[in-house]
This record gives sequence, C-alpha cells and structure tokens, in this order.
Amino acid sequence: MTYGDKTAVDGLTLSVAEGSITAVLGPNGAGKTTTLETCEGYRRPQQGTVRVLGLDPIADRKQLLPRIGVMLQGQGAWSGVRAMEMLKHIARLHAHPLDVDSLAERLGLGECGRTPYRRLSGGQQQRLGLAMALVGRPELVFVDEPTAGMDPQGRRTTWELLRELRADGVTVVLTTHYLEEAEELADQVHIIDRGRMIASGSPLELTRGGATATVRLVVTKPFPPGARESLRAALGEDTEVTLLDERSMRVTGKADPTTLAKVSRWCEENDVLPESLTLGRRSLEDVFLDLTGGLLTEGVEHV
Ligand SMILES: Nc1ncnc2c1ncn2[C@@H]1O[C@H](COP(=O)(O)OP(=O)(O)OP(=O)(O)O)[C@@H](O)[C@H]1O
Repeated sequence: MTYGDKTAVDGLTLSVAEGSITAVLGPNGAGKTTTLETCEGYRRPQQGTVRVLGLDPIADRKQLLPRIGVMLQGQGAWSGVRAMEMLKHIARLHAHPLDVDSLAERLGLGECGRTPYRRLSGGQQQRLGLAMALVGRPELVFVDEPTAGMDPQGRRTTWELLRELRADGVTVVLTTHYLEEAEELADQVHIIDRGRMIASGSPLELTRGGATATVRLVVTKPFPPGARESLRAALGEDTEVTLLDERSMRVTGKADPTTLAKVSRWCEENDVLPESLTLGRRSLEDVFLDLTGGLLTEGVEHV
C-alpha cells in the first residue's frame, strides 16, 4: 500500500488463527492502521490479497460486515450524539445485538450515557468505541489501539473483556503501542516496522532465547548524573547498560552472580538504594529494541 510515493505497507504477509488474540505491534507510522483498514475493507489493496473469514473485504462487503466489529482510531461517532444514543443506534443496525445496558455498564459508560460525544473524555470515547465494535456480537473484531488514553482501570477492564471474547471463540486483532498489552493479551504477536514484518511469534517464542539475559535495576530516587557510564565501567566490556527512565536501568549481558554482585556494589559505592534488582528473561520491549534499534514511541508507557 502506498500513499503517493510513500510506501506504507510493503509485502506484508500474516494470518490470524480463529479464536485467538493477535497483536500487531510497531512504532508510529509502521503501517498498522493501513493494514487493518485494508482488512476492514476501507482500503482496496493496491497489490496482494486479503481474505477475512474467507471473504474479500471489498467484493463481499455485504456478507462480511455483519460478522465483524471494528473499533477505529477516530471512533466514528457524531460530535453531538449522546453516548448511549450512539450505542443504541449501532445496536439497532445488527440482527442479534448484545444487551446495550449491560455492555455499557461493563465498560463503565453508565455514568456518561447522556453526555454528548464531544464532551466525553478520551478514555470514555475509547470505551464507547469498543462497545460499538462489540455490540453486534462479531465473530472477528479489529481494534485499533483499544486502550490508548485509558486509565489503568479502563485498560484492565478492556483486557478482561477481550480475553472473555476469546474464550467465547471470538477472534481479536488489535494494534497497540503498549508492549505490555501485547505481552499480556496476545497469543500471536506480529512486529512491523516501515511496512514490513520484522518478527512474528507468541510472546514466549519472541522473548525466549537471545544470547543474553537482562538485569533490571530500579532505584528509590533518580540516578546521579553519569550513572549509566559509571555502572557500565564497573561491569566491564561485555555489558550493555540502558537508562530506561530516571529511576530504572537495564543491564544486558552475562546474568551470573558476579554481575549481580557488581551491580549491588556499584549501588553501595554510589549511595543508590535499589528498590528492586531483578534478573529476567528478555521482555518484548528488549526484543523490539533489538529488532528496530529504536523506541516504540516517544515515552513507552507501562501499566
Ligand atoms: N491518508 C494518508 N495519506 C498519506 N500518507 C498516509 C496516510 N495514512 C497513512 N499514511 C502514511 O503511511 C505510513 C503508515 O501509516 P499508518 O497510519 O498505517 O501507521 P501506524 O503504524 O498505524 O501508525 P500509528 O501508530 O502512528 O497510528 C505513515 O508513514 C503515514 O504517514
């Protein structure tokens, strides 16, 4: 898929198993939304083939639409419509909708049901968007960044709901910037960058292996200036030290008792009190950084 001379999606091949949660992960502009919109039938593929539930999203649109749910990044509600009016309207377009009141209650929309769309908070708009995608009991839902802008409570509720959908046999395809979201939820993760697939697998497959292990050091107050360089010097050549934020660092290298002892000695010498020192498998974030050599977004968020 190209926009003018800009290539947005470049020979991407992926398939999604029925009844699973698949996360499409990538930095801004990677081509996630374009990929989803092509599957949803909003964009005609310029090359290649898309089949959704065995149907062509454009030629078979009429058959496909009642069977899929779509949560857009821009949500697609009128600015003046009240939240519950919008949800009821969408419900009436479906043959066997879910009970609107209990869905709204579940998604915490009860209190803002009479609020016009434009006055809903970003997180409430997200929740309404998700409700609109689910109310028709779809077999397959596409959710574009379902929890962007949601508070931690909203994010947990959404995760629970998506897991319940999977348990009911619904297939979920989501895009996300949140590595933790992909790690928590997805059976299958596809990491894309500049329109190309750079890695695919279950979170476990993607994080397993790798020649190195990681140690995470979280401290009680911000690190002193030059801390990264000084820790690196204390650990020696084969170790990579990354400052994750002002109070946490990741040490990648040989994970043995000597490394841990050196880290804790460095803390003592630098008057830094560790809050936690954990030895772990690589996180999806580590995999992502290795593959793309860059951050997923400015300010990767953790829940
Ligand atoms: N309508 C458009 N016209 C021109 N270029 C576009 C259009 N939509 C997307 N692009 C470009 O195509 C590329 C892929 O965009 P896309 O929105 O698919 O990425 P994304 O991975 O969903 O990004 P984000 O995480 O920021 O939502 C980007 O470089 C973007 O600037």
